[in-house]
Amino acid sequence: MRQIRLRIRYYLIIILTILSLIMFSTFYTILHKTNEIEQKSDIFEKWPSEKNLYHHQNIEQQQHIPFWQALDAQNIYDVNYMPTNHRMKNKFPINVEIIENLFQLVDSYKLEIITDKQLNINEFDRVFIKRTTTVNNKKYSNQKEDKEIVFDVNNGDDDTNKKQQKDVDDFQSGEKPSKMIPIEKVIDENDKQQLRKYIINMLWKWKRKYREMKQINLAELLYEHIERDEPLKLNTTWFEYLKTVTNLHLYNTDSQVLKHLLDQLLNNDVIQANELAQGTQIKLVLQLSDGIEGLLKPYRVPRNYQTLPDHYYFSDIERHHAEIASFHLDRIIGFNRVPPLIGRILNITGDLREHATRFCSNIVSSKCEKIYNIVEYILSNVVIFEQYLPELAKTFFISPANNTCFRGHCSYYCDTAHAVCGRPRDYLEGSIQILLPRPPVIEWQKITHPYRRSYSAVRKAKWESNVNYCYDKVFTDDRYHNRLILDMIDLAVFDFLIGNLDRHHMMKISSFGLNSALIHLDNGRSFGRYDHDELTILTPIRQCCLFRYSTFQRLKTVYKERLSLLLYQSLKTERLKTILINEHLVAVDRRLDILFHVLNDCIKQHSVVDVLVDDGI
Ligand SMILES: Nc1ncnc2c1ncn2[C@@H]1O[C@H](COP(=O)(O)OP(=O)(O)OP(=O)(O)O)[C@@H](O)[C@H]1O
Ligand SMILES: [Mn+2]
Repeated sequence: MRQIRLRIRYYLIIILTILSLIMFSTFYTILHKTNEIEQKSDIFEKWPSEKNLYHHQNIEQQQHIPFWQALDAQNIYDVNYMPTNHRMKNKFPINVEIIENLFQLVDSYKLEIITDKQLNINEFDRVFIKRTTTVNNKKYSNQKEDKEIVFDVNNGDDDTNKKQQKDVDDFQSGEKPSKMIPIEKVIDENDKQQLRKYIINMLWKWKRKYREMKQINLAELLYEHIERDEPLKLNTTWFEYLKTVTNLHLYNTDSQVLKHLLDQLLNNDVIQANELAQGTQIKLVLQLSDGIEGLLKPYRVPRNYQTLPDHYYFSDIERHHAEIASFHLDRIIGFNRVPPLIGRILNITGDLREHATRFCSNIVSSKCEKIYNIVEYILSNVVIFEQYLPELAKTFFISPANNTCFRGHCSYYCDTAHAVCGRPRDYLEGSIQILLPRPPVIEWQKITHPYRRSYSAVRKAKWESNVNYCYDKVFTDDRYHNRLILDMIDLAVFDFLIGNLDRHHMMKISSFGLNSALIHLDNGRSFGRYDHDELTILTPIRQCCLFRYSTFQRLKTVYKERLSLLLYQSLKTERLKTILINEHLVAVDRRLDILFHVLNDCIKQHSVVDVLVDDGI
């Protein structure tokens, strides 16, 4: 008897310990998740010089609909009546003449003059090397300032040191490691000029090196792997598409291959629906027939929903229509760096619920379900198990309005109050993007964006207060002495046009080697405001004043043909209606004008040849 009592006590102690561990981890998780809710700061302060350019500060605030109300909107195109603010349209001192003069000025510089330009390499190297020295990790690992150097290399004034170190590793995974000693002396105008010439010179060298390089495509890289594991896939549209995914772009505009791929994303049956464990908001990986894998971002808010004034970019809800519009814009501009995607109407029950992943078999075993529930509860409360793949099937329910809903598992908006629901019943819109091959078969590189926002409501990022940030942190870092610097500028162009503040990382396929274009993944938080142009997105352009020549030419072409019109016509080919409301289309034109103004300022400050770089891309 005593022994039994002792045993009970023993078990009780074990159970209590487990319970307190669970409670502790739950508490820790809650704290961890809420630390972004901090006081508002002046993070969105404008540059003083822009005050004249922007008069819309005093424009009446639009009526903003809370997103939870937007989630409940029955009409998927309209939250409610949202007044169009006609007053702001003509408020911008955009000067068509300035833009036309800029075009003429650039035209007057014959491309031959630029390409024939010979820079005295030795002279720049000498000046440059005096100021900055490339050191290897080992040599400096024992020095006191080592920590600081790591900090500088990463450019991340954000997040924790641990995360920064991880990002440094991410960056270095595909390229040789390098570190720069921070410049101690205050940089003056002459230094800046030298540094600029040095960078331009490096980009010319880069061009010479890569001019003749043959493009590599994913089909080549994956052929052996697929032939060995899934030979049937070699005869699919998917494999044909992989032949067109090269180190330079993700698709060929107007090609039959792209058309077939988009058709398949639009029409193929769903075989399995799974949650993607990465990312902060709900997204599903759909296995479609013919071996296609697509990433589904579901409808969340109506087309005229605007990011709430009190919501930071990191709490903004992702929008499927923003993903769709971004792809079309990418195609029109000719970057071809957004993985192809379409908008599609799905049946929540038939396409998703019936194909959702289950841990326990369909012959419902109550024991299995019970064990699963306990395991799921424990895992979902332990932070280190972020990669744990949850069971989607269990999160479906029928709402009081009789619509089918699912909530999934993620850190933002994955609860019953913010569930994804049919509008009405089983009708669900979503964007489906081709899922590109991922590790371990294909290696990706995740680079912390040097102009990443602070992701805190109280802290500012370094680039916001340091006008020389580009010279200090980008120009002096040899990892940017190649196409990456101009790719980053291209990305700023793209993000400014779509209004995306959430570009925390830059992604590229490192299996392609160094001459690999950035891939513009994750545009769900763009097109959040049409009554506001976020000038800080242009900071890399304003501070670095470098611009890819071919991008300039492309933008000039779309400007002449009117970008909003091209976008409108392109979006009309989508199955879903009214992807962008007019206000967004107007905003895109306005932003292109502003971009040309900023470029004009750069060229005025430097010169055409010191700003526009023809790196052969
Ligand atoms: N089309 C794609 N092909 C391959 N991988 C993809 C694709 N789309 C997304 N991914 C992978 O999934 C991750 C998460 O996707 P995404 O960035 O769209 O989600 P998110 O919730 O916005 O993430 P975050 O909160 O980190 O911004 C990406 O970082 C990338 O690794
Ligand atoms: Mn994101």
